[in-house]
Formats: sequence, structure tokens, C-alpha cells
Amino acid sequence: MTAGIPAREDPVTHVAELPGRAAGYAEWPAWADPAVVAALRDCGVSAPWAHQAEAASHAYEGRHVVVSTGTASGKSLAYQLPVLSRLAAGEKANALYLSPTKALGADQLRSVSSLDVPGVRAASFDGDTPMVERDWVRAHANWVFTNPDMLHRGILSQHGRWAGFFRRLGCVVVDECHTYRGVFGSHVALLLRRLRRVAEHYGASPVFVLASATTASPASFASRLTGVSCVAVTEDASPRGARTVALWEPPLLEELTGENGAPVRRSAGAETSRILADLVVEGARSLAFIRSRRGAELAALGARRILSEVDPALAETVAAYRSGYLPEERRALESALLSGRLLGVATTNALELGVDIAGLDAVVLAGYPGTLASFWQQAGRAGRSGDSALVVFVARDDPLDTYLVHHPAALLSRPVETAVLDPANPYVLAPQLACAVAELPLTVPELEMFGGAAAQEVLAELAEQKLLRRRSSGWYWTSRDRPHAEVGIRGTGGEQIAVVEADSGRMLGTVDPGSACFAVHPGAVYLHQGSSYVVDELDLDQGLALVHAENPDWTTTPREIVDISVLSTQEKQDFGGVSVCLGEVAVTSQVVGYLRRRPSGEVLDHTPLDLPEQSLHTRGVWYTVSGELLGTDEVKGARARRVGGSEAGGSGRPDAAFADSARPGPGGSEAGGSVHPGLGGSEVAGSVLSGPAGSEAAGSACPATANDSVVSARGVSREAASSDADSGDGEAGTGGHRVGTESAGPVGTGEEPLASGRGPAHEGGRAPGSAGLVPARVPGALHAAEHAAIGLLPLFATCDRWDIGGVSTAWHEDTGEATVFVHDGHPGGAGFAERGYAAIVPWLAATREAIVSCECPTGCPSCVQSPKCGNGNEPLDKAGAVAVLETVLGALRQHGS
Ligand SMILES: Nc1ncnc2c1ncn2[C@@H]1O[C@H](COP(=O)(O)OP(=O)(O)OP(=O)(O)O)[C@@H](O)[C@H]1O
Repeated sequence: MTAGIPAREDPVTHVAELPGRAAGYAEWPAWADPAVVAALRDCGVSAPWAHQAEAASHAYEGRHVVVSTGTASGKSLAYQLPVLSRLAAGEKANALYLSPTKALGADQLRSVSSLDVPGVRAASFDGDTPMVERDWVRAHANWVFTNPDMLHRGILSQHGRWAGFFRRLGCVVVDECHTYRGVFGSHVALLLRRLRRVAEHYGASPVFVLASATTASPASFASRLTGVSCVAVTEDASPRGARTVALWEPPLLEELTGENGAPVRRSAGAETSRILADLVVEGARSLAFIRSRRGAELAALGARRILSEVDPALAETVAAYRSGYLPEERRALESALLSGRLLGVATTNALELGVDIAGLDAVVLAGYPGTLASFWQQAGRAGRSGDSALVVFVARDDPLDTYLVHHPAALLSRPVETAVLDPANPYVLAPQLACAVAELPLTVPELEMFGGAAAQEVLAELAEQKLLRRRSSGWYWTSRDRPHAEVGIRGTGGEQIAVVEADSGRMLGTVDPGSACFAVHPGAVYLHQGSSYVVDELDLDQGLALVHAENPDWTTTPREIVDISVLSTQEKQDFGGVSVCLGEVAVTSQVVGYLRRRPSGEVLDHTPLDLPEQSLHTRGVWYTVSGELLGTDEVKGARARRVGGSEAGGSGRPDAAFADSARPGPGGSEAGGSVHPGLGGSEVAGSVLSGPAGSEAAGSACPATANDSVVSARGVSREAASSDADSGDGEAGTGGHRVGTESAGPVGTGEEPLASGRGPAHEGGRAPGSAGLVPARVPGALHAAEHAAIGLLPLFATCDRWDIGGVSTAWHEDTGEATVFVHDGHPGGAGFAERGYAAIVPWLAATREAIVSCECPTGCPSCVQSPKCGNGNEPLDKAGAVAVLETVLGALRQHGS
């Protein structure tokens, strides 16, 4: 693949050979039904691997169990064997299977159905199940394949219609349980408690069998998720083919420079198209994982274009895959991939989980998927058949990816993180308890399973709102309407928006309501299976976006105004001129227009839009720096008015502020909420802080869907990409820089001319004071510090960048000082801000190190730039950011205990 590339331009930064492993077999358990064993043997399973037999026996014998082993280690058999054995033996032991994606559910149903075990009536019950089939499923199926969404809305909400099924419920399978983290995970944890309660109501006490990718502490995670004590099986005895992992950094483009003269790298999406095309030419069956829906479309399109020049027939063997396609389209693509009719598929993480595609020769990952668990899950799609296989990790032009391709150990040798969830989050607990009470009156003894005192508090509030009535026997739902439809468990809130071609009435797909204003605002270019459409109308009330086919030579980028305010401060520590706070914040955002751009990035025009405001109440961590410490006492001005983006940013006024807002990213929309467990805090922190090298992970790293914004002190405008266009993949490279790997030591006290190549710093305009910044430099310094802090938080909190956002301002009305906010992107928060607060010193130290050790002169995508900054990454003051961070860290260290 690198043939013909001169050695000095070799994009491969590291090659690792992962050795193969022989299988460890066990006997079929004595309890296994002969018909099931025969069916499995027919499918090529001559004997179970040791971990399968162990987990299956736990489940059969009634112990809740989690099997946490590698990709394609046969986790399915661990639950299939006990469930099928009981059903084949004619026992009244129904099973409920839950998967985070429909694709996985469909695949598992196919797998069970193909065994054709007598007595088993397996059926799916999800959003794709036709109405006419639903009654049959309820009445006759003894193994139902569904997902948390359907369990919540379509099963528990009307459990009376499922009474027969629940009476016989013997087993609940929770597949890919590591994906249930953050707010989505907290919802699922409470949903499983609701499920247990309803099952108990019908006299059933099902055993839970959970399957997870390799994860830290699986037993405690599974126990937290289900609320019952689980044993873990973690010794992986499946055979493994050898794999070659290549880390790949796209080359710099000599003819182009990016914003502020930063070097430009070829985009990961474009690089992935080329690699995918090469693999297809070689006849290798390959998957390319792209982080955004739009990126997946573009990568497939790019590969097809390249292949059509080689052989038009080959172009036909490449397709895109993502959620938002109609079910039949997805099934057709899955089977074409399984049959080998398709050789190359560019996909979002919709194909990451479980879809059993045997014999893949190669996997290309365009960008770090956010967590190690996801990385290995995606990489594990290659070599499933036991043959050797190739995994190529293509770095996107951002700090984390750049860091990883130059620090292979951080990617290849670190333990996978554990998932974090918090079922006590009141924003999750309240709607879940409302649903629970509406399902069945809640008694006092049942409080414990929902969190005891925390639940009681929330119930009291719900009773106050007259949603519930408290009686001596417990809590009762008062309304005739069920609350379920109003409760979105993935944090996307509400019904999907249908994208419909106006002329033909054909439904093309769906978009999350939270992303609709970004992805399908009037005038937006919408891509579907390589075809391009332009949106004519967005009707949020009707849940409809009307589009027409058009293939313009421009793309669209929404602009947004964001406002942040502090609702309450829960924790505050003062460090002599610096304060660090944790609390509730309200982030209000509104898409106010969009830019049309040529592929080169050239802006054609700006069109205003009138769309409703969206509001996010969440938790944030923020630090303030006094004017005295900044050296800018005069910064304190009157409250700034909300102003348009470029105006404020361009002015460099000290009262301007900048934001990166969080929005559920492609991960969320494809695989169910933000599904990736984040990087484990402490090990990662250790590695990041262990030396200057670690600091190169710094980042402009705005959340993938979030973009920098320009704001007044209370008003932020940002130029936002839709969740479809968020990763930048597949689009023209928007910036680039090669990070020096070893050379940069911790330099830059803010006194040396480390970075700023423009503005007052360059002119020597420094006021006396700790940070020594003249007022005009403060906005750029804070803006740059905020970008980098957002980029680094995923290393300390169990999150990825989609989960967090940030705002910086030289003067904020609620704090009265220069402030940098980093906030969770989910209503009620997801625990990330807390983690940032708890790790404030190592987090900010890593942020500073990251900026300092980047070799670029004035900021680049690998340190403080964001590729989609609404204000063209202006103002960004790299040296100023270092000065601010050093001042803050100095105060924290001096005044901290
Ligand atoms: N004991 C066995 N002997 C031979 N092949 C097996 C055995 N167990 C499972 N397999 C095969 O291994 C493949 C992977 O199995 P499966 O999809 O259950 O793995 P998994 O661990 O659930 O994968 P994922 O990581 O995608 O969740 C399947 O094709 C399955 O038929």
C-alpha cells in the first residue's frame, strides 16, 4: 500500500505484529441439549471454547454472569447454549435479548434462527418490526430480540400485553453491555431495574447474561448496570489469527496551508478512501470505520471514484453503511457484505458491534474512535476467520490522533477502560421513576433498587408536580397518559426527524431531533448513499425535512449562537486569584445561519436562518482568573451584548468569548447514545503526564460535532457542523501539523516568545502581572487554553470529545472574571465535569504540557486550533494560553493543600 511513496514521506509511523493464539477447548456441558449441540456442530462449532462453557454453565445454573472477552471470541454461544437448551427441552424459559443497535439485533436473530433448533420461536421486536407481526411476537415468540429503546417504549410501557411472555421469562441477555455508559448507560441501568420489577410482578426472576468487550472490572460494571451481583468470565480461550497493525499519518500537502499559515495534512477521510480502494483492488474484503455519517458516505464515494478509473465493476463492490438508512437497505448491505458481493464498506460505528462478518481481511480506522474499547472492537472485525489480517489506523489531523500514531504504546499496550454510569443522576432518575411508577405502583421496599434516598427525593418532587400521588402503600401514577414517549433514553430527546424527498415522497432516512437543526436545516446539503440532496424545508413540529436531489459543488456549515450561564455552584475552591468550580450550567444554543463553502474551504456566502433555540441544563467545571493575576484589571467591563461571531472574534475585544459546545456525536446516533467508554482515568493520566511526550496529546480537539464559536460574554455564536459533517473526514483537509515526538521539552513560561506570531504579544505588548497579558490578548489566550483543555479531558474522564463542550470568556457575568468553562454535553451531566474538577491539576498540567510541546509557532490543529472554528481560529494565542495555564497552575499549587 505504500509502494511508490518515497521513504521520507512514508505515512506509516509504526507497525505492530500481534501474534496469534491457539484455541482452548472444553467439553460440551452435560446439561446442553443434544439438539442444540448438533445444530452448533453443524455450524462448525465442534466444541465450546473454555470461556464459553464456563459462562454458559453459570447462566444455566442461575448465576448472573458477564463474559468479557475479545472481539469474535464467541460470546454469543455463551448465552445461546443455555437459552436454546432450555427452550429445546420444552421448558417455559423465555429469553429477552437486548442489543444497543438494530444491526446487531438482526445479526443475532439471524444466527439463532439459522440453528433451527426445534421448539425455539425467535423473533425481533424493534422499530423495524411491521405492526402486523407484533401481535404474533407478543403471543408466540419465546426468544425476543429487541433493544433498550423498544423495551422502554414498546414493551414495559404496555407490559400487560406481554404478560404471558413475562410469566415465562427465564433469561435476559444484555449484549455489548460495555456500550451502556454515561447518560445512556444510566438510563439502561434503571431500565433493567424496571424490567426486573415487571418480571417479578409476573412471578419471574430471570438470570442476566451479559456480554462485553474486554473491559476493566467487568463484574462490578455488570453488577452496577443490572443491579444484581454478577460473576465475570474473562479468560479468553478463542483462537486468534495474527494481525498486523499499521499506524498511519497522512502526509502534509506542500501546496496548501491552513488557517493562520498552519501546514495542511491530507484528510483522514481522503486517505481512507485511497487505502480502501487499494484493498479492494487486491481483492481484500475490508471495512473502513469513519466517525461520522457524512464521512462514511464521502469515503465510500471517494473509493468508488478511484476504483471506477481502474475498473468500473470494482466500483460497484464498495458501499457506505450507517444508521439512518431504511431497514431493508441495511439488511441488503449486511447480506451483500456477508456474501462477499461487496468488498469494501465504509461505515460508521453502526457496524462496530457484533455483526458477524467472517473473513474480513482488513479494517481501516479513520480516526481514533474515542476509546480503546471501540478501537479494539473495530480492529477485531479483521481476521475473524483465524487468518492473518491487516488493521490500519489513519490519524485525523487532531491532537489525540497525532499523539497516538507517534506513541503506539498508548494505543496498543494500554488496558481497556471501564465504563462509567450514574443511575443516581436526577435527570435520569426522575423520568425513569415516572415510567416505573406508571408501569406499576412503586412500594417503599422497592425504593432500594432505584437508589434509596435519592429515589425518595425525586419521587417527592414528582409528587409535588402532581405527576404522582403518594399513598401509604406507595407511589401511584395519576395521569391517564404514560410518560414513556416523552422519555428519550439516548439523550437525543424526542422523535426522529424523517428526511423525505419531496418529489417522490420517498423517505430517505432519519435524523436525531437534537441534530436536526444542524444536519437538515433549510439549505443544508444532505448526503444519502452517495447521493446528494438539498433541504428545502425543516418542520420540527411535524418531524419532517423535505429535500430535493441536487449535487452542488459546495458544502454547508451551520452557524450557531451559544449562551452559557451558571445556575448553581456546588463546589468552589479559591486559590488566591484563581477559583475552580463545579456546578450546574445552562447552555443555550440556536442555529442562526449557515455558510456555503467550496471544497477548498472558500466561503461563498452566509445565509441567516430562523430556527428555535435549544437549551441544555448540565454540569460544568470552570476556572476563573482574576484580572490581577492576568495582569488585566481593566478587562472588567460592562456586560457584553450578544454579538455576531466574526464581529466579536475579529475584534479581539477582551469581552469576547468562545465556545465549543457538545452535541451527541456520530457515536451517539449510530450505536446508541455516546456509546464508547472513555479512556481510563488514572493509567492514562499517568502516561500523559509521564513526560513531555505525553503532552503532545494536546488538543484543539473540539468535540467532533461542536465547533468553536465566537461570543460575547453571554452570547456565543459558532459555526457548527452537523452531526453528519462533524468529523471533517472526507472533506478537504483543514489543517495539519507534524508534532515533534521527543524534541519538545517543557518550555514556555509565557515570558519567552514561545508562540504568538501576531497581535500584541508579538509587538511586545505585555502588561505587568502574573500572566503578563495585556487585555487584548486575554480572549485568544483563554480560547486556546479552552480548546486544549477540551482535547485533554477525555484522558481524565471516561468520555470522548463528543460528550463535552466549553466556553471561554475574558469576562463572564456570573463569575465576574475571566472564565473557562468545560461542560458535559448531556442534560443533567454525565459525570465528566466532576472528573475534570477532581483532576484539575493533572488535567490543566497536561493541557499546558500539550501546548508547550507542540512545535508549531502560533497554533495548529495538533495543539490549539480547531478545524471548524467559527471564527477561523481567531483569536488564538498559543503563548498566552501557556501563560494563563501556568498562572492558574501556579496558584493551584501554591494555595492548594
Ligand atoms: N467454539 C467455537 N468453535 C468454533 N467457532 C466458534 C465457536 N464459538 C463461536 N464460533 C464462531 O466465532 C464467530 C464469532 O462468534 P461471536 O459473533 O459469537 O463472537 P462475539 O464474541 O460475540 O463477537 P463480538 O466481539 O462481535 O461481540 C462466529 O462465526 C461463531 O460461529
